[in-house]
Amino acid sequence: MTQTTVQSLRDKPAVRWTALILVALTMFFGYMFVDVLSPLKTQLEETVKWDSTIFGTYGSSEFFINVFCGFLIFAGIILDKMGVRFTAILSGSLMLLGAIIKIYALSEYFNMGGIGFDLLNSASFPASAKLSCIGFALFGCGCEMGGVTVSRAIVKWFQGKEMALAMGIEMAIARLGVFAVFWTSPMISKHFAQKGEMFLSVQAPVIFVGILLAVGLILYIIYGFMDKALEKEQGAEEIEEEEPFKFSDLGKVFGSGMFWIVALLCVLYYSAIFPFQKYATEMLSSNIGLETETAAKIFSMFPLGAMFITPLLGAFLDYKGKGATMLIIGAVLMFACHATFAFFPFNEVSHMAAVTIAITAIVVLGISFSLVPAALWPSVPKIIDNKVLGSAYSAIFFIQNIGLMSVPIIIGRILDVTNPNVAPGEPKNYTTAMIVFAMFGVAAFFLGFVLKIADKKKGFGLELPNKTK
Ligand SMILES: NCCCC[C@H](NC(=O)[C@@H](N)CCCCN)C(=O)O
Repeated sequence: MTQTTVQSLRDKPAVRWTALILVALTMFFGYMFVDVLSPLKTQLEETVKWDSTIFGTYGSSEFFINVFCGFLIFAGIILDKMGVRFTAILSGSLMLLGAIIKIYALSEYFNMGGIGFDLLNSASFPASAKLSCIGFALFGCGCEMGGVTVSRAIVKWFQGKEMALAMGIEMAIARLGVFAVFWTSPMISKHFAQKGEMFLSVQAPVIFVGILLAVGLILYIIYGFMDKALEKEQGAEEIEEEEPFKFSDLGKVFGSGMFWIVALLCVLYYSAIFPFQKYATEMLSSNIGLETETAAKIFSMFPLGAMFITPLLGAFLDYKGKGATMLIIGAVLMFACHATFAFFPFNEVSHMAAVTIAITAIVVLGISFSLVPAALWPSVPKIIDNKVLGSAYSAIFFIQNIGLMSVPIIIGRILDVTNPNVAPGEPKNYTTAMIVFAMFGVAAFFLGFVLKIADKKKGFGLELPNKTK
């Protein structure tokens, strides 16, 4: 008698990769939205009077609710209790709501005294910035919740298969979003600035990405149907979540020493990446004397490089391992890039040499930004029980968000203090700010070592391949 084995949806490559593409595209749009105003820092200074401190506060506001209200911890609990489907749609809706508020905050109507303007306006902090912060904070709840949910979804579809490759591709698609926005945002802005539409020059790029976020929500809803089908199948097979989530499970996450090492490494490393992204365009224009559009294009090589290399390193990790070593090398490269921008005398070499060195440093940062994320996120299921994985990812994001929230404010303040007499739109001295970013690399390097030693002692297999079949 012949026995037929029924293939699970997870076992069908076309199905699991389609699921990945659906969730990753929404993150692509999300990452575009995160940095939609980053290449426009100088225009914001001129149009809506946001100085560096205001811009820094705006950059931090993405994480306000996640940190101050502990939203990310709730996000993890919601994910573990309600499942991927519900949480994905909730996160997509929050991102869209936040985007709509930010679009309104930058509109000419609002800035000319529209509804809510008088309530929010003050001399030290313009209403446009306050309302943008509110919108960005709501968006940030959705985006971070989405990030955790997507990680959980990938584990659900890919554990024991090409998990690191899948996570690598998901992050690569997100990086493509950052690359895309560093090109499209200045282009759209310039189009309206040339027509003399000053408010639209900062609002139109946000409207464009806001529309993409609406498409992202639809993709999450479509993913929901696939998730339901998988769960129905798992109902019979009981592949995961044998017991329901309990609050006491959170203790397992926070009680793990390995969790703390990974979480601290994560906050240190990412604090020198995402906040830097917000200032990189202006730093490049200031250090090298470039126009905003050219500086943004040079910086776009950073996510582009990361986009190509992250999946390759993910695949390397699946088949060869060496996760902890990758984290250490990534921290060293990050330090090298930031130290170059802090100490290299760009004004003493030819323009060509300055541009070449800047591009090289940005490419090095791109390689670093491939090594660390490719190794970090797939390491989490190796050190944390599957049942509390949603909470573990959220807890790591929560700790990381504290850094992502504080660092842009600190950098903005440093820039205003170290550039007291610099007029809006004029080049700034970025030395101190870049030294701060470089120091995060040093600290991440040491933690990488601690992680490698701890793994060697306790045998979590961080240096081992992921692929089991
Ligand atoms: N499924 C994605 C794993 C995490 C990717 C990681 N993102 C983060 O760490 C976010 N918490 C921070 C994103 C900041 C912008 N909103 C990444 O490498 O992108």
